[in-house]
Amino acid sequence: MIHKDLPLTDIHRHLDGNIRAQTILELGRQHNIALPASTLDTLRPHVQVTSNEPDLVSFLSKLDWGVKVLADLDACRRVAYENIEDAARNGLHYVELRFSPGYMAMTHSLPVAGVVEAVIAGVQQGCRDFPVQAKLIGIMSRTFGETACEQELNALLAHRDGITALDLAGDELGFPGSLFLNHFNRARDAGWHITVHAGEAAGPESIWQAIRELGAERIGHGVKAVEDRALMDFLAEQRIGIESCLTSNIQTSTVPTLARHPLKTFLEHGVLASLNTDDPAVQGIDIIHEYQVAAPAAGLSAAQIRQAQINGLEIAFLSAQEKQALIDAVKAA
Ligand SMILES: O=c1[nH]cnc2c1ncn2[C@@H]1O[C@H](CO)[C@@H](O)[C@H]1O
Ligand SMILES: [Zn+2]
Repeated sequence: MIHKDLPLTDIHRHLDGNIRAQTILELGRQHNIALPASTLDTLRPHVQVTSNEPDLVSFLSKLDWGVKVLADLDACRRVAYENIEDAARNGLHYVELRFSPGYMAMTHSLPVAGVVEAVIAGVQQGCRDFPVQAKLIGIMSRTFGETACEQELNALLAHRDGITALDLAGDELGFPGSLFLNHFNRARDAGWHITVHAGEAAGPESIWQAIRELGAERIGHGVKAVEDRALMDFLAEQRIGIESCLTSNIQTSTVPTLARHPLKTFLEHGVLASLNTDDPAVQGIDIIHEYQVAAPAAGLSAAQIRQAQINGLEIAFLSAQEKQALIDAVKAA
């Protein structure tokens, strides 16, 4: 259940993994892009997970049609705007949207910095039109290698004031964090926060690496931390946040069943773990489902779900004043 007296946040949500199937259809028509199907029902299996995928990389291919229809910067602005509309419709008070500008730019060779600018503009317009606050996290898609990530980073840095944090996502096994030391040094020099997808496909050493070498203050997924007692202690003591995405971890076969998901163990251990979606349109879920269906199925008690909701705001990339303002606004509503 969602506690209505507390702000509801989603701090791990890929904007480019959350493009409406209807929008894919419309953009495909508008730009004469041949899609694998021409109706919403027949398109759905191509753009949405219908049964669990064997591994992370197979899951990630489900995001591809969403970015293939981004034929111009206006399309990028549109999907960013719709993400804010959807977040508000889901009752979120605050959302951190992350996106990979190089991945969005790739199919139609869009200018990468132009994509960053368009996404910022779409989100800003959305926040004027709908009652939700948002911040943006730039992603480097590790799947395309160090040089492509450097170009993504350059494009993000060209609009550094519109970006709050840097993340690394994609194929964790094929492209370990050790390839990206320079990238993260530059991000920290820019004054950005750091969060890294780690311990999803790879083991606990990937989480240690993200914290010690990349400067991660939060970890995306971090599922494999549960295998390393010293790491669990370290996460709790250092207040390093975990962005859990329950359904995503089942669909990527990272965890076999919700009942065996480590989120409950994280919370019992005092780790600041939170509930989030990941790629809601691709997964066919929303934040309400994660609180009302997935979290109880993962064995969380009502008190633990409440704690996860509190943690989401606690570890958000917001100042103490901004967090308090959100708490006050929810209380006053
Ligand atoms: O669950 C995930 N784990 C790792 N990478 C992901 C996940 N979901 C999406 N992306 C990656 O994020 C970028 C788009 O924002 C793409 O690189 C996509 O593959
Ligand atoms: Zn993710």
